[in-house]
Amino acid sequence: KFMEKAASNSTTNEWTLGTVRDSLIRQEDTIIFGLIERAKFPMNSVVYDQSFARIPGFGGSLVQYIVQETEALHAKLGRYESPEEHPFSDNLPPSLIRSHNYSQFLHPAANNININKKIWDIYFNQLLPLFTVEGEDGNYASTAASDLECLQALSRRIHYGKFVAEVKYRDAPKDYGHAIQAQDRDALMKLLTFKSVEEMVKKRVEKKAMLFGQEVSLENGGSKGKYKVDPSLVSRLYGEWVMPLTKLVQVEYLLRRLD
Ligand SMILES: C=C(O[C@@H]1C=C(C(=O)O)C=C[C@H]1O)C(=O)O
Repeated sequence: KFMEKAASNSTTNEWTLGTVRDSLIRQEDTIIFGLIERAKFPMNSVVYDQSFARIPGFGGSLVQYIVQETEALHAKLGRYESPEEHPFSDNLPPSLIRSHNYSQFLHPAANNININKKIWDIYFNQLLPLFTVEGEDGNYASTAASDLECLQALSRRIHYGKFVAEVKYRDAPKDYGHAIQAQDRDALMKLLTFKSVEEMVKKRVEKKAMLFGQEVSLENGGSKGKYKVDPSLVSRLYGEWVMPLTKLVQVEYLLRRLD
């Protein structure tokens, strides 16, 4: 029994609910800064228009093009070999560099979970119209690059649910085991949900959006309640999309945890 415990500890020592939550907290900064950067530009809707792009040999929009090409470049440097990274594109080139020896913390079924199609649809159809103003300023490439930054940050955060789920499973394998064997989504959702943590997350991201998005001035007074992104919108983003999708990843992972 003791040996078993020691052996499992030696592979899990860097992963606890505390360290995993710390990472999620740090990733909030990345997401909020990403949104602030995107909000500098108006909607620039031609970036999403397939008929506008007309790139020779490529049928998609400007944003699809920048995502495809950037992910291909990053794939060559092994980006998607990290268990924390998930591409939006299919058919990426293989890595050209020596593989890092990533710790085998997750169950191998994690490799089959990628909800980026869903994240893509939500980002462009629901979030972008909330965070940007109507209009065109011609900064199409910067706009598309900025969308990619936001998508990557959201995707990483949401798929981090795999790590959250693994930690929670290891903390209570019996409770989760029953629900997994029954393939009971609702029971899993109940087990992994912490309402009080979710309330804290929503309040914290709202406060961060106020701090990061304020006008900084050397005169007294500083920010007069004008923020670069609406803090209540950031809170809503988390409550309606980011946390539910993170929980979806957790459920999807747990359902396969005993395969
Ligand atoms: C990520 C966790 O699991 C759930 C999802 C949360 C989130 O996405 O922030 C917060 C609390 C939990 O309901 C967690 O427990 O930290």
